[in-house]
Amino acid sequence: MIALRALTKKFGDKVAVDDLTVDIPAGRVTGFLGPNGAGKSTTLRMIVGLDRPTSGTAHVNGRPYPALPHPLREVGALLDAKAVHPGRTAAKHLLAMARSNGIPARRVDEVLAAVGLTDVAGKRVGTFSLGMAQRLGIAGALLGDPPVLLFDEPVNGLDLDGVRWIRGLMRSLADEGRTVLVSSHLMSEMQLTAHRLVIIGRGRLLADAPVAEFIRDTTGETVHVRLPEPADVAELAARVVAAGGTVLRGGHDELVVAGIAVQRVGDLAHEIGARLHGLSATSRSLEEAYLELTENAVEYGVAAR
Ligand SMILES: Nc1ncnc2c1ncn2[C@@H]1O[C@H](COP(=O)(O)OP(=O)(O)OP(=O)(O)O)[C@@H](O)[C@H]1O
Repeated sequence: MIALRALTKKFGDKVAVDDLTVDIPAGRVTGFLGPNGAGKSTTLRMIVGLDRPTSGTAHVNGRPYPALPHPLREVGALLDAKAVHPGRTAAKHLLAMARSNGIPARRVDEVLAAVGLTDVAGKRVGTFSLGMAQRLGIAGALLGDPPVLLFDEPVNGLDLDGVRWIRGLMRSLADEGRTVLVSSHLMSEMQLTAHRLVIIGRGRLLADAPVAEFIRDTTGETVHVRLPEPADVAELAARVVAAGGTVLRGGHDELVVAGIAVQRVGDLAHEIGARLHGLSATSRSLEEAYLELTENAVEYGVAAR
């Protein structure tokens, strides 16, 4: 399990991670989502001791990373797949990692097989495609058989087979009871891979929920009603709430509601004798809900118009 408490990282005036408090549980794949520049990589780097928090703590199994006696046996991480000596072979690279952490050499062959790189074990890493480098990075993360695994954008550069393989691997690692934290900026990918979502924007926590709960609470049909009489807007809003719906937005001459069918809203309007100038239903996809949640937090987003 990973525990972040008021975790904060500043680079000069720039607040990259802002007072982040969240628990990443064992036995689950947690999708760590956020737009570019949200602070995902910085958070992962603090968890594995590559960046020092400005304040707050990041604990792995109850201890900060620098206090772990055999770090690779406790946390495996794929952070930057290309951060490998290009002149070394895949096997030599893993062997060096194993030696420095007291891990038996036979683990090298095991993890190479697990990621499908046995045939290229003797090839120089500099000749690897991005997809092969990702697999090698994953082999490195698995080397110490750790209970906690971090993956920063692991599907980068992988073809569809590779992406499917990653999804299966993440799930099976979590099924074995491990803590699996996977970062991505794609909701569509996390919807397929993760059990839980932690969403950040501009370094701040925006959502922390099981995927199914997030979908239930943020997607579905919304009903837009236009009424010329403000008194009718208020009356209809009260009727909608009484009927179990939720008022998302109320204005002078419009109402946006959720959790209630469009036909029912029409009937309620009829019951109070309201004149309608418009009644329509739209459904919001998970991707739209995610974009809406993070739109105010996009750092390099293109301004609309
Ligand atoms: N070493 C650094 N020095 C200065 N600013 C940094 C440094 N590392 C990250 N930042 C800034 O901190 C913010 C968060 O960056 P980070 O890489 O953690 O975001 P991210 O969510 O991983 O984004 P991406 O999806 O683009 O990788 C960004 O504004 C980035 O420019």
